[in-house]
Amino acid sequence: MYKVAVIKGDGIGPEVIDAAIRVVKSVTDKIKFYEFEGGLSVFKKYGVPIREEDLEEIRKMDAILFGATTTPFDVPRYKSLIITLRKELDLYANLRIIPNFKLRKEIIIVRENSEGLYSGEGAYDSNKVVDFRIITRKGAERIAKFAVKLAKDRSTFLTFVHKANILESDRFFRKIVLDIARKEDVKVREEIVDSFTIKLVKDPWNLGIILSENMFGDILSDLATIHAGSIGIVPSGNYGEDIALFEPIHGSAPDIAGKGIANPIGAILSAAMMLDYLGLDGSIIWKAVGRYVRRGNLTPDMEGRATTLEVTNGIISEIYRLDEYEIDEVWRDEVRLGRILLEIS
Ligand SMILES: O=C(O)CC[C@H](C(=O)O)[C@@H](O)C(=O)O
Ligand SMILES: [Mn+2]
Repeated sequence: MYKVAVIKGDGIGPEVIDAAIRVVKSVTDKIKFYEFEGGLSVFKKYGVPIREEDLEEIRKMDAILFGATTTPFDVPRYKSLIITLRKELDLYANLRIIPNFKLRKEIIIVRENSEGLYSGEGAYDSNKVVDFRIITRKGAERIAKFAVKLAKDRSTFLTFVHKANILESDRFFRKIVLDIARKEDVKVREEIVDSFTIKLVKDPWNLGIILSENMFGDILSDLATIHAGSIGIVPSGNYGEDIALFEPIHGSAPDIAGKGIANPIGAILSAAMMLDYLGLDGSIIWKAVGRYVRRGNLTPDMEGRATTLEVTNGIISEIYRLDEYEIDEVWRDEVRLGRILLEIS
């Protein structure tokens, strides 16, 4: 039995995680879920986004399923819950898969998840505030190895996106990435981040594995979602040495919370990535989602009129119908990616 910590969060987080858990339970009974509270409501009670005793319990779990939490700009000392979890659990690799189920293609972004401009270190006085953009040798080496392994397993290349023409930290990062890729005989295409945004918009389907620093990866992964039909269907895995956290890359969307129209697919596919990580088979869910997206009624963010419940039920029906399909109808990358993510874990 696998133990999975569930942090639903706020906004649409609880709605999409409930949907994801229903889908997981339709494909396996090998997971037991343990719910934990986190975010602003916990901060208001205890002065921290998540209690230390809960973090201790979470560290003993096999994986984490995370919904979404709202991070206000103006609450003194409040720190984002997801950033806190990434730091506390050292989840250094953020793998984001931007799928287009109609084209049967995907954009894969590896975002360094522990440092860069998200280092949280800096300096300030009443007239000047500095956020340090930190690249360490350890941080650069481990994310480069993660991305190079993914590229090698998929027989593809790396697109390393940086600003080394200006930033010393990216000059340092670049040398380490090129060195590790060379040792593994993986080709690297270099892109400077500003001009790369044009290519990501205009010609996104032959970019191999995209690797970038934390902040650049955050921005590029949202930009890439224009090719998925909605940010609402994009999953992610935050991998550390000891545990991994799976979450949709969308936010808490307070404007639609409680209306029953949130897109559950990002959370459902994040749960599929979690199954692969645990050594179960997430590809069943990828296949069912692909079939549903190609023919089903979708939520308003994808120009449909369906509710969260209708999309979830539709995907579960596709899962139960799956034995009608041969494996060769499956979008090849879905299956291989499932196995590869398994190897990463
Ligand atoms: O608002 C937050 O609490 C975190 C946002 C978070 C980020 O990495 O900046 C989100 O945008 C993401 O891409 O995971
Ligand atoms: Mn983001």
